[in-house]
Amino acid sequence: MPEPVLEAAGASRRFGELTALSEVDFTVSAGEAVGVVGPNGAGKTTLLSVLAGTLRPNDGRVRFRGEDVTRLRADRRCRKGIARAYQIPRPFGGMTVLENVIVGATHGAGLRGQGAYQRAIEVLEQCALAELANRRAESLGLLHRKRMELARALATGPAVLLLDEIGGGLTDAEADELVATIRQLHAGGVAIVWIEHIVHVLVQVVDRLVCMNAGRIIADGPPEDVLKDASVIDAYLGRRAA
Ligand SMILES: Nc1ncnc2c1ncn2[C@@H]1O[C@H](COP(=O)(O)OP(=O)(O)OP(=O)(O)O)[C@@H](O)[C@H]1O
Repeated sequence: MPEPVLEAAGASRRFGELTALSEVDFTVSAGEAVGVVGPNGAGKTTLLSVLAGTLRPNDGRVRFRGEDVTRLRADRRCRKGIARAYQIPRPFGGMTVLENVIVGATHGAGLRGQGAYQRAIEVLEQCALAELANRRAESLGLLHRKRMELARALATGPAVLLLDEIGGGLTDAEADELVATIRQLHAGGVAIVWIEHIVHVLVQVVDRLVCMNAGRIIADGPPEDVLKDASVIDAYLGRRAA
C-alpha cells in the first residue's frame, strides 16, 4: 500500500443544525492526485478546510504523514507541507508577482533572503510565470492570477497541494494550460487534492475520483468507475445535465 500523506478519519463538521461533513474518511497517498466532485453544498470545501486547518472538525482526526495535526492551525500545517490554493486568487496588492511568491517561501517554508528568492524564481518557472515576475500582481489576467496562486502555494514546499475550484472562469484553452502546469507539478511528486466542477478538466490530471453528497463520500475509485456509478449520476452528474 502507498504511504498516506494526508488523511481525515471520521471527520465531522457542523454549522449549527447543519452537518456539512459527516464522519468522513479520506486519504491521499504520497504523490497521488485525487479529484473531489459533488453537487453544491456537498461538503467539498469543508473537507478541504478541515484538511488544511482553516476549520476544526467537531469530531474525528486529521493526520499528516501519520502525525495527528487536528489541533494545528493552518499556518503550522503549511510549514509541515500542506498548501492550499483558493478558487478566487488572493494576491497581496501593491506587490509584484515575485514578491507575492517570496511571501509564500518565507512564511510557508521558513526560507530567508537568497533561499526564499531562489525558491520563488524556481516556482515561477514551474508555473510559466517567470516573464511576469516584476509585474504588479493585481494587473494580471485571470489565468496568470491562478498561476500565481499556484506558485505561492508551491513556494511553501508542499508534500500535498489542496486546490479549490481553481479552473473556474477560465476559457477551454486556458484550462488546458492550467492542466498542463498541474500535471507537471504532480509529475514532480506533489500529491494533489483538487475540487473541481469541470469534470473533463479534472480527469485529465487525477488518478482517483471521490464524489461527495450531503456531507458524505458516496463513491471513491478510478475516475471511469466513479463517473459510471449510479449514485454519482443520481446525486451529481444527472442533476448537472438536467
Ligand atoms: N462557515 C459556514 N457557516 C455556515 N454554513 C456553512 C459554512 N461553510 C459551509 N456551510 C454550509 O455547509 C454546507 C457544505 O458547504 P461546502 O462549501 O463545504 O460545500 P461544497 O461542496 O464545497 O459546495 P460548492 O460546490 O457550492 O462550493 C453547505 O450547506 C454550506 O452552506
